[in-house]
Amino acid sequence: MSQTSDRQSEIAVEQAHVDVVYTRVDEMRVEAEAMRRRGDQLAHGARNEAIFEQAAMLFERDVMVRHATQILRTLDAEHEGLVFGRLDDTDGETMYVGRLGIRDVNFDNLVTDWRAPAAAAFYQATAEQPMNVVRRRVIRSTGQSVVDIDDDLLAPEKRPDGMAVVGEGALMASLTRARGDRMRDIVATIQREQDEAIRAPWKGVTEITGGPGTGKTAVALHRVAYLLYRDRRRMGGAGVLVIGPSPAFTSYISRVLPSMGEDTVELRSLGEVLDGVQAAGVDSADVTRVKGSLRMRRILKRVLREPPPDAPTELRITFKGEVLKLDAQDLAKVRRAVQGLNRPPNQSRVDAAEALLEALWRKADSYELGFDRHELITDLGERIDFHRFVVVWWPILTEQEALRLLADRDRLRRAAGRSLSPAELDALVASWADPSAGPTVADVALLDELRVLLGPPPKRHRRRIRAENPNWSTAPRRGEHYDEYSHIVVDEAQDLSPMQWRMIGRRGKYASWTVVGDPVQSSWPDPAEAEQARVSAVGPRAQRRHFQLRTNYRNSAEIFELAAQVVTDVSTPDQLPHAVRSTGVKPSVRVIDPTELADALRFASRQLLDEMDGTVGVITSAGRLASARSMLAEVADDRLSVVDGIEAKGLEYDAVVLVEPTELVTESTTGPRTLYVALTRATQRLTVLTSDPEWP
Ligand SMILES: Nc1ncnc2c1ncn2[C@@H]1O[C@H](COP(=O)(O)OP(=O)(O)OP(=O)(O)O)[C@@H](O)[C@H]1O
Repeated sequence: MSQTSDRQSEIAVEQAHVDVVYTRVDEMRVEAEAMRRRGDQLAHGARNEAIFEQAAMLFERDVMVRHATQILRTLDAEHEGLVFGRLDDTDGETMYVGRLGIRDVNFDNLVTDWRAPAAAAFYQATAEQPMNVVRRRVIRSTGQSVVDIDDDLLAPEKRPDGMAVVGEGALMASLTRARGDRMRDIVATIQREQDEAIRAPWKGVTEITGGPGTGKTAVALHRVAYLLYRDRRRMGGAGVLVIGPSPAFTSYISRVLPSMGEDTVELRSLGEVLDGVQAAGVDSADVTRVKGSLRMRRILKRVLREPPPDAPTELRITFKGEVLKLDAQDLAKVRRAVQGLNRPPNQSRVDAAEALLEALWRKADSYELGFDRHELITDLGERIDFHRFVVVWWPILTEQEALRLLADRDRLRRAAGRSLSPAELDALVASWADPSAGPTVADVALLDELRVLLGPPPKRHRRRIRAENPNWSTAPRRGEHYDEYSHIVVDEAQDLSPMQWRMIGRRGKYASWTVVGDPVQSSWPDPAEAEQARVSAVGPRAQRRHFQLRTNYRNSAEIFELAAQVVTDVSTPDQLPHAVRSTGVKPSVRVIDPTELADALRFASRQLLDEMDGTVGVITSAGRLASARSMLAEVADDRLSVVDGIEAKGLEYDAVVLVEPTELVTESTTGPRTLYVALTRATQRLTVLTSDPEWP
């Protein structure tokens, strides 16, 4: 038989099984809907009111409705391409693998969930270690229709007569397909080295490293789906948090987990980790570096020890016709004494009031006026003028208000001592000069540190805080339970500053971790300091396991060859992955006159949009981003995005236009690493526009 007719008849075989599965799914949907209706009737039927009083009944109703709703939701989410794999083993048995486990009415398996132990062979069997598998088949569908199949023959010597083997390889077919604006799941083509990381035990810290495009993000997300499936009670209870570098990144990966039926996982970018704050703006590399360093911890602590800017320097109050006075020195002494109690300032106002009253009593006593201590303290403590004084002298601060204190150069200099150079001081103050600008991503870790240093404000102050921060209620919220996630995934972990590790560490006191990154792509200049912060964030004694991914599935070999050249001095050979796919098209490096950049950029972008089906990314230095955007304003196309080298982290496009690559190196504090990130974003085509005739 020819390959084509083989393929058609094998597609027909698989379609027949897929039809049986969808018929069963329809039955399950009808059953689940009936179950939900029964549950609802239990809740609303007037006749059942009396029975319904019983707690057991209530419980049963809740379980019924929740269970039915969950089944329906999962069936809807997993509808497309539900069955994607088939294994034929040496005993002649067949197993179908899919997004869900489905059994027929006799409880026989129609499809095995990809996360079940039995399905592991689908990903782990190789020609060297076939694990009893003769043929592995990937089934590609659109809706409920099988459109293609791809086979791997793993044990040719065991192939029975008549077993067809068709296709050119599902992985290659998947890698060459045009990308959309969102990442897709890879359940059908997970590779063995990836599968090992996905199925690693949940405990402790699982570290996944690998070069660009090795599937680290994809693996981390599939690992979350796997852990939730295997141990939903442990993982789902307190929740799973996935942290990525930017909102563009979290939006890019946002469909992967829901497409696997998991819609309870929180995705947050680094600027959104703190409840009530949504920051996306970034500081210059120099400022980011200072704000992220551990020096800031001490500086923030010391800033809070100083009196607030408009704190009165004298307390004057009359008692029985006598004026009692605490001068600046007395007040400083009282402040130090309260701080000596080591309670967070927002929780110490009562201590401050008591210490002031005590100081006033001592003053009166030293004048030998013969007052009664109890009477003096009670009387003054109830006086409105005393309360007014306390409110301004010891204000309850939000973390935003506390951060604003740092914009005062003198205050910051006093708090910093010698830990900041004059240039660093100026740069920090300038970054906070515009109070309406809102926090940057690096500020969020400082705000979180301040939140902890300040302590929670007393309840009655929270209403004021909410009124003054309208975003408070719209941003994602987790309430008080910061430290209760069951599992935290940190993506692009190589870029986290020590202060960001502290912020995330607070949320994972009892969590297990998946930490994903590539040191060669790092934009953080002090890896040793960050490593130390990371170890204390995840717990120094946590069990650790490490997986290194070595195959680059994103870039064509031609593109990666160029990218690898720029990091030869800052990487070791084993840190650079192997790109498996060749397109035969080399990157196009065009030397241009700077005055012609706008035309060259429009031309290159239009050309790639015309020639490619998928997405086109234009990547520039941060300094050139705004001008590149305006140059491209007339090339309106949904498939085109313009980002800088840092924003490009973790993203991917079918084609990339890289503008003035040397600017990405000079702008970055980590030299060529940001350029390496930019050069490794394209799957198919790369055009570089440079005014440097020597580049690369
Ligand atoms: N087994 C696979 N099957 C199909 N596609 C895959 C596979 N592994 C990775 N990919 C694809 O390769 C691309 C790169 O994956 P991913 O973004 O997870 O890599 P990464 O290691 O996180 O890259 P970077 O470090 O550059 O951010 C994605 O489009 C992903 O879907």
